[in-house]
Amino acid sequence: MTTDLSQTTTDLYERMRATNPLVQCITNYVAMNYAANVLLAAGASPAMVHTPEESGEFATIAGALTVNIGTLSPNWVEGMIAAAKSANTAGKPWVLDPVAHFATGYRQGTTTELLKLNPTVIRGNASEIIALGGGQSAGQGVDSGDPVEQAEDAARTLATAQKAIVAVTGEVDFVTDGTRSVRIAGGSDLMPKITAMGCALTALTGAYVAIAPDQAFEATVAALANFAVAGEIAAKSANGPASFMTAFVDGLYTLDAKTFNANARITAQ
Ligand SMILES: Nc1ncnc2c1ncn2[C@@H]1O[C@H](COP(=O)(O)OP(=O)(O)OP(=O)(O)O)[C@@H](O)[C@H]1O
Ligand SMILES: Cc1ncsc1CCO
Ligand SMILES: [Mg+2]
Repeated sequence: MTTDLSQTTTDLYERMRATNPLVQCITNYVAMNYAANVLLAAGASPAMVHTPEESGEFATIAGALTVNIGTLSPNWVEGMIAAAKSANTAGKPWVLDPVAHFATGYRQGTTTELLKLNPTVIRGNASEIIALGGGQSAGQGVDSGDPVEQAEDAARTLATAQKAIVAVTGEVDFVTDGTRSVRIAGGSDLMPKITAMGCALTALTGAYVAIAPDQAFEATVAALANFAVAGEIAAKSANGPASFMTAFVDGLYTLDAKTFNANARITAQ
């Protein structure tokens, strides 16, 4: 990677930990607990606030909002839309995780409405990003059925059309703003064996854009690199998915800037 991007992501990593950003996470029932623990260990402050009676109000207080459509219901959708509108009005960045948006009409319709509210970052697995770009994906549910490389063109197209940062995650992650692109290697093949790992990453991306709203591309890269480095460390002591879950939270907690910088594998495309 370029020295500039290496230094910038390390600076963002340090700043995120030092700042303890408040992140409003509207996520799914599966992810809620793990995502909150991931954010705390990484150095952010999560708040799971979704009901429309308060989601818009809270979005004005939080540093950033994240919206994940994993387990939808009408009240939650209303809360998501109110929060995203309010984040926009307050000038706060927000991150969209379009979990299995292609699977049902309800998910598709909700995703279309959320995309109209201009997310700052869209983070999904390869199947989700291919389908958002109008392509035919092999995904059926929440797990990806496609390699990241196959989603790169769709990611660029989507980033340009939405004027957003698009992050595609998998074995080697890909981030683009439509013009600039980077790949981030690392992590572990145990990561897709743990549910809600991607949802937790979306929440952490919120923490990074909260502290650097004007550098959403670099902030997204830093969030993904944070996961990749902590994941690689956790894999060394894990015996399988269950022990990886705890080792990963510990890995995020014990990581320092020097180790982050030495182990982040970011390559400009
Ligand atoms: N084979 C792999 N090797 C290394 N890291 C991986 C691998 N697959 C996924 N990851 C990492 O796991 C994290 C979650 O990405 P993934 O693409 O699995 O999300 P997801 O499919 O949206 O997950 P979920 O919907 O279960 O929350 C990312 O940090 C990604 O880099
Ligand atoms: C398993 C699952 N089902 C709906 S959301 C979710 C978490 C991973 O996306
Ligand atoms: Mg997902």
